[in-house]
Formats: sequence, C-alpha cells, structure tokens
Amino acid sequence: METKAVKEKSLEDGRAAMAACYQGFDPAAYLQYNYTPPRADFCRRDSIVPWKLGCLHRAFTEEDITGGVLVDVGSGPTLYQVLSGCEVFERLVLTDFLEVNRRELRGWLQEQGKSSLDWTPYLQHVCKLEGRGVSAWSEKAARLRAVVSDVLPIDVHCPQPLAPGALPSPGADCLVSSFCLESVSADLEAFTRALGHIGGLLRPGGHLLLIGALGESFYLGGPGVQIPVVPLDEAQVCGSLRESGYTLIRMEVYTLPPDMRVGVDDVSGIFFVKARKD
Ligand SMILES: C[S@@+](CC[C@H](N)C(=O)[O-])C[C@H]1O[C@@H](n2cnc3c(N)ncnc32)[C@H](O)[C@@H]1O
Ligand SMILES: O=[N+]([O-])c1ccc2c(c1)CN[C@@H](CO)C2
Repeated sequence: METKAVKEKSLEDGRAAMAACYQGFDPAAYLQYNYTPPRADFCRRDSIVPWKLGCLHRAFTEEDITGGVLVDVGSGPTLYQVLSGCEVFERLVLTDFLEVNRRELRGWLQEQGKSSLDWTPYLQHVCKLEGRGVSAWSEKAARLRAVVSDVLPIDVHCPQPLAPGALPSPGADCLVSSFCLESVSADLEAFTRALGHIGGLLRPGGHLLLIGALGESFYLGGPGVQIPVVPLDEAQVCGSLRESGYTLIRMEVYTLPPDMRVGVDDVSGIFFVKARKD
C-alpha cells in the first residue's frame, strides 16, 4: 500500500524529470519541425496547420464564445493558436513554463520581425478565413500586439498554475491550450490532474479550446531532445474532461497522412475539443 508521502514523492520526481527534459527545448528547432511545410502548407487542404486554424476560427466565431479574458496555456513559441481569438477578446494572456519561449513571444510582440518564424502566412490565412482578404494581415498583427497584456510563467502541475492575482477574480472567460498537457504529463492521471488545475483558471461556464496529440509517445523539442508524451486516445481525452469538470461540446479529429509523419514525433492523430466548464 503506497503511503501518501511516497505517492507525493514519486509525483514530485516525475515532474522534476519532465522539467529536466524541457531544459533542452529549442524554440527555433521546434518551430522548424512543426510549423513549416509539409505540416504548415497553406496550399494543401490536408496540411495540419490549416486544419487547426480552421477549427480555431470556427470555435472562436461561434456566438457562445464572447469577449473578456482569454488565456493560452503552454503557448510555447507559437502564436497561431490565438490569431482568431485575438479578434474576440479584449485581453489575452500568453503563458509558458520556459523563459526561452516567453522571450520568443515577447520578441515578436515587441518588435517587427524579431522572431524565429515568419508568422505572416499564418496571419494572412486567418484573415482569409475571416473573409477580410490577406492584405488585412498587418491589422491583425497590430490587434494581437494590442490585446496581449502579459506573457507569464505557468506550471500546469501546480494546483494554482499562475501566480496569485495574475487573472481577475472570476477567472478567465476562455482558455486555449495546444499540445501542452499531454506533452508535459508522465501519465493519464497527471494529464487529468493538470486539466483540473487549468480549469481553476476558468470561470464557471467559461470555454476550453484544447488541441492535442493522439497516440503520441514522444516528440523532438530540439536536436536530440526527445521529450516523452503520454499517448492518448479519444475516449481517454473525453473521460479526462468529464472527470475534471468539463462538459464536452464537440471533438474533431485529424488523422495524419503518411507524408505528415516527418520523424519529429510519432503522433498519429490530432484532436480539437471545445468544452465548457461546469
Ligand atoms: C509541445 S509544446 C506546445 C507549444 C504550443 N502550444 C504549440 O501548439 O505548438 C509544449 C509546451 O509546454 C511547455 N511546458 C513544459 N512544462 C510545462 C508545465 N509544467 N506547465 C505548462 N507548460 C509546460 C513547454 O515549455 C512547451 O512550450
Ligand atoms: O502537426 N502539427 O501542427 C504539430 C504541431 C505541434 C506538435 C505536433 C504536431 C505533434 N507533437 C506535439 C508535441 O507533443 C507538437
């Protein structure tokens, strides 16, 4: 029979091991692996990034998602996940565990062109989805820079993932999180716990937009930096959502065609979830 102290110790050891894996994370390499063609090919209907941007565009333009505060959990060095949400919310908080990623985000936010990836094609694609024409991309960039109020440290394994007082007291109106929870959790139990922790950042009735990997056991966070991932299937994601106090509104799934499997991970599918906090 495992005592509480032993269980706590093994939890702490697991988190420390995962944190150690992330010390080698290389934002520029990660962006190169996942956010350039073929995975980010805006001329291909079956490319992964356009699929993700379409899911986010649809979700953020549905009438049940209204303004206020949007928090992106585990932003990493990427901005694609908030390009639709930035039009709907007045305040956007980006977050990540690593200073290297927070620095990457601040670089783009503070200065034209100071980032490891050119986000212009992403801005243009989302403008097209919004029927604004691609030339509005610089307006969207200005809007994003205007609504991001903070780039904060976060740890989803903490019951309070953000520093006290980081958000207004009712909590955020909406959370978005992509490829974070399963990529930082040692097992399904930790994934579910983390889902509950971030739920504490959200007001009751608020929405969660969650993008994640299905069937993935590892990914490369940089050259030679192999990071373990808890392999999930759709049923486990739905069960974890239910267990951590969310009502599932819908789940959409993308199955990777062979040429999207480029050797930087062993992901087989991607889920997009829209859920509401009970
Ligand atoms: C696979 S990346 C996802 C990045 C981005 N959201 C995307 O969609 O590509 C996982 C992110 O989780 C962050 N992370 C690592 N440990 C974390 C923790 N304990 N709490 C929150 N985020 C963490 C990493 O720094 C990394 O940026
Ligand atoms: O295809 N993609 O757009 C894409 C983007 C990011 C990531 C993946 C796939 C799969 N691995 C995760 C880390 O667990 C990160």
